[in-house]
Amino acid sequence: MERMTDLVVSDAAQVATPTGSDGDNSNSGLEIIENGAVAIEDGVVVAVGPTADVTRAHPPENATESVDATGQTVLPGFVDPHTHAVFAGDRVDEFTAKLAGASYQDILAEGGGILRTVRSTRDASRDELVANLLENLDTMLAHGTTTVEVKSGYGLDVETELKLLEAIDEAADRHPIDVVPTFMGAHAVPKGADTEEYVDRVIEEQLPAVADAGLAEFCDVFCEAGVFSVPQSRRILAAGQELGLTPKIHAEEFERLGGSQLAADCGATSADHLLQATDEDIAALGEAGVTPVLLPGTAFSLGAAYADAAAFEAADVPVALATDFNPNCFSQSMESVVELACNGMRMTPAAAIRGATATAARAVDRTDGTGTIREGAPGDLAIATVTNYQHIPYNFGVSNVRTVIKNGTVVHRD
Ligand SMILES: N=CN[C@@H](CCC(=O)O)C(=O)O
Ligand SMILES: [Zn+2]
Repeated sequence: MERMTDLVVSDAAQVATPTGSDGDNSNSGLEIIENGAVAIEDGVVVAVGPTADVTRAHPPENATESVDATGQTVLPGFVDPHTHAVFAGDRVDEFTAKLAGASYQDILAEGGGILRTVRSTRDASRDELVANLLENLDTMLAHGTTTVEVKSGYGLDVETELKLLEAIDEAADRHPIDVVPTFMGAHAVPKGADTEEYVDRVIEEQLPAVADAGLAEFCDVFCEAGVFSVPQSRRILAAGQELGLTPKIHAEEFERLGGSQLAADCGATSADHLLQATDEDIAALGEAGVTPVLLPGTAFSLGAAYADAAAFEAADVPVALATDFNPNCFSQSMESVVELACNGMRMTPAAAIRGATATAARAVDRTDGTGTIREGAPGDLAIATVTNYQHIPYNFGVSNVRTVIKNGTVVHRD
């Protein structure tokens, strides 16, 4: 019997979706359906397959809305599992200084970098932060992102960390993108503070206030030489866990400190950056089921060597990809990340798209099919004006996504 469908996308040159079931950690690629279609009801995918089959059960003319995707490729909406997208101020001059030879750590040690964004963020009103974040979410959506993780961490005191998490909460309510909130009071040591004393403040003041407000799902730490040591990071993540916040960690970015092993020990959902990760680190993450998140935009912006994606592939540990959008890595686009993953880290287009969708969903504990197009998954789609998914990284530097669907509703159209 014909049913009334909310949305039918039909006649796509390709529907490309990661294979595998919930929790599947396999390194397999994408399933490609030529001349494909997707039907969505009540926000959820109810059919995916060849257009002839899907439209027989779900005729587009009977649907509330239909999208003719002739000549286009349908992907799951991108999942961006690592951003610092809520802040105030501008650091474009640091971009130019870095091109002239200044290092990220030198700028931070002189009170710039994160600490400079902390000053402007403390001065900003909550409304200003909400407006900034909504603008960034709009740009992400236009490039196909339908789920994003956003960290606090430019407050470094109770009042401002709560202001940031409230801003994330309000922006999430007002925007179609699903926003996953992370508390990151341990993003830097405030100027003039003693690190151990600051760790105590994160644990005794910030974490209880954040948990009380119920505004964060994850707790993240910048485990790095000159920032938070492994024992300090361990204390913070354990305290967060006690309060119901799941650990994430910035690990092995500039120096190999042991953040990967810590992530494995504490059952973190993800370990991110990993530019200096060794085979031992990769094995520890794989064995513990921690999802590695690679951030090629950060290496690109820093002029640093990329993470060794081939070593993760060789160890059969699938990687997620993220923008790391922040004032030091200023791109909101997961399309760009897929391009950099291929052209910079030499990942295949299939592995990069899987990393930006299904594996990225694992990096934020989304196990409801987010990042895939299959029956029962959220109806989140990014439709690109290319006839083959491989054209997305091949045709780098341009935006290929034209239509974005969130929970079965068209929320962006170019
Ligand atoms: N490394 C720490 N945090 C960010 C940078 C934040 C900033 O520079 O403002 C990152 O993940 O790259
Ligand atoms: Zn980060």
